[in-house]
Amino acid sequence: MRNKVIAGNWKMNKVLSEADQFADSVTASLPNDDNAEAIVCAPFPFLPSLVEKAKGSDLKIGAQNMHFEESGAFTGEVSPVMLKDLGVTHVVIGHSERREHFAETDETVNQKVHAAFNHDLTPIVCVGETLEQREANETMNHIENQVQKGLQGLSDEQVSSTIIAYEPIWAIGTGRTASSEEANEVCTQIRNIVQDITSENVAEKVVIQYGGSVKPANIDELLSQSDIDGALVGGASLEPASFLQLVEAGTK
Ligand SMILES: O=C[C@H](O)COP(=O)(O)O
Repeated sequence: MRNKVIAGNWKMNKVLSEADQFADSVTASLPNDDNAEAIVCAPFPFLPSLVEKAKGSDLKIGAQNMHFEESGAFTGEVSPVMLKDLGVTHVVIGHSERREHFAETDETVNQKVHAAFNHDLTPIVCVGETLEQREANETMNHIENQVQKGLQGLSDEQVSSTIIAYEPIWAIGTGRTASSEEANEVCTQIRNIVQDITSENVAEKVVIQYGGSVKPANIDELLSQSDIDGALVGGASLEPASFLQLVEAGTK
């Protein structure tokens, strides 16, 4: 059975003192359950402090992006070497907001995924369709393209350790969640694509999250679906009580 993986994506929110308070509160109350994993993906300035505060607890700390090069003349960027050195374990790659506002492509996503594995970081690779694509019945083709290109050139072992987050863009921050059946249909398709490019064994292992207006009120139904193994959560991951309820749902 696959673990349930609940990852908070704080996006560009909080200041350091608020991040620290969150960590103090959450690390003290996380459910002690090996089947549910809790990750917080925070802005870069908070990472050293969060890693320190999470030590000795089950909370893992992730970044929301990184460059694919190890170092060099890339003003304003952060490298996988820097993240690994801090003790970060996960990194979100190819979030739709980065694809939209920062010109990320399937090619740069693929470079970043390789860089993550080269530095022993677990990538959370985001895929998802726009409303226009869904209405034009292009969802499955689009997702297939993103998954194939994003995972290109990885070994089977690397694919099985990748976390794939299906986030329909029209459901992000809108309060409009995909129905659990709609979400599961695409997650099943993602697992089938993984099977096509690797093997049934790898497809059975890969963790597929749903993201888009997930909250305590709807997570149980989403996690009860056959191919949804967790959630990538924005707004509802910002408050300790809400984040803890989401992680608790992963233990059921
Ligand atoms: O990465 C998280 C997603 O963009 C979902 O954000 P949201 O939960 O605020 O809709």
